[in-house]
Amino acid sequence: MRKNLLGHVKRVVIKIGSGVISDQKGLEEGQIASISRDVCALRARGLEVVLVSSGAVAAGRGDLGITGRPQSIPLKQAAAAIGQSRLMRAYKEAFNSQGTKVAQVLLTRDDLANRRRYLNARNTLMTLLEYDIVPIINENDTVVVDEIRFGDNDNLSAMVTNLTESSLLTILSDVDGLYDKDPRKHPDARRISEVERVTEEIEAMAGGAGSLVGTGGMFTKVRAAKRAALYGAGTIIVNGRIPGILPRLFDGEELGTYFLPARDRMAAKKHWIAFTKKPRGKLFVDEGARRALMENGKSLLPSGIKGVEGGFERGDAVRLCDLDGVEFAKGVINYSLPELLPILGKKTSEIAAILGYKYGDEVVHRDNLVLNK
Ligand SMILES: Nc1ncnc2c1ncn2[C@@H]1O[C@H](COP(=O)(O)OP(=O)(O)O)[C@@H](O)[C@H]1O
Ligand SMILES: N[C@@H](CCC(=O)OP(=O)(O)O)C(=O)O
Repeated sequence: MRKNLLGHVKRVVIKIGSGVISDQKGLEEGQIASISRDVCALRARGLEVVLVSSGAVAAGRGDLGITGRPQSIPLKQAAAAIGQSRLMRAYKEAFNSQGTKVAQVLLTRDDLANRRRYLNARNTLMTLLEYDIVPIINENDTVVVDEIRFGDNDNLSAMVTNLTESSLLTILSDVDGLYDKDPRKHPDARRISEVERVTEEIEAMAGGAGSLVGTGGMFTKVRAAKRAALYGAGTIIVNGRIPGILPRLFDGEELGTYFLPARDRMAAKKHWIAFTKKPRGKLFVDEGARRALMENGKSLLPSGIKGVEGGFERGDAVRLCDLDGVEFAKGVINYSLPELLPILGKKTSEIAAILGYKYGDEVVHRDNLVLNK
């Protein structure tokens, strides 16, 4: 069954958790060497591999005299600044010794939230793959502030799966997959081999980080799997501390937890609107407009908009809410706030007369609209 599922995969994103390549003392270079051997074995079978690796903070914090989690953002950023080059050097040595070249790509959420920069990042990654180089991606921890953070690399890896149009996300962690409860706390916990759909019940099983080096725990992995599924990619969570696990996985062994792709896949652009682009404001629409969007597949016209909140430019993402403030969709807006205010509630035939121009009848076009389900 697994063999069939993985047989069609041409490009895979592999996310490596801090707990897989580091311990209390810092980076474990032996682990990095072992994973790079596995990755080279997959490449030798013709797979294209994109890596998302954590571990910068764990690799650098020792120099600051820290053994647990850094207690402030500046300390975490300083640890990442020290550790990122150490992390990359370890990967470079491990891959180069097997004749494979690597490249470092550091991203913030802002880099992907802007469509032009998103496409730039995509071009860079595609070029690296074309030249047979393994991209190694991490969040650019040293410059991020809260508004531009991915927050955790599980989330980042789901976005990279969409960005690189990969059909599989493989998350390497320090645990054998998703269990029905945290196996560190409950010795009787049972591994779940396959998840058809991430329901609330599945989300409730997943707890927080299990070690002092991990960040999001199982919860952020399950959420990443949910996002990847909507884009049409499957996700596998396996134990990256077991040498040789990746080739075994691709041989079809039923290891870890496999999350199936959703049947009604979202196009890459809609996925980007739903999960990567950050909304800048809200539109409050009447019941007729809400129904036209939700039930009849229509675009949003100015006549149904009753109120706005926040400041936004043309091309920003906004949340669409009903008159009770309940959000039901997200979309990319064609008019900036100053342009929208005078045409609120007006007919489309009046737009050009009021503004002196128009970008189109739609305030949010159907093609740039994602409904919450
Ligand atoms: N239901 C669960 N199944 C498996 N692991 C879980 C579960 N709930 C919480 N965890 C914890 O999640 C940890 C993995 O996440 P994390 O520590 O963030 O590692 P990583 O560095 O790989 O991202 C496991 O070590 C485990 O203790
Ligand atoms: N960017 C951070 C990793 C953040 C993170 O999500 O860590 P993890 O939960 O181990 O995947 C670092 O390199 O230390």
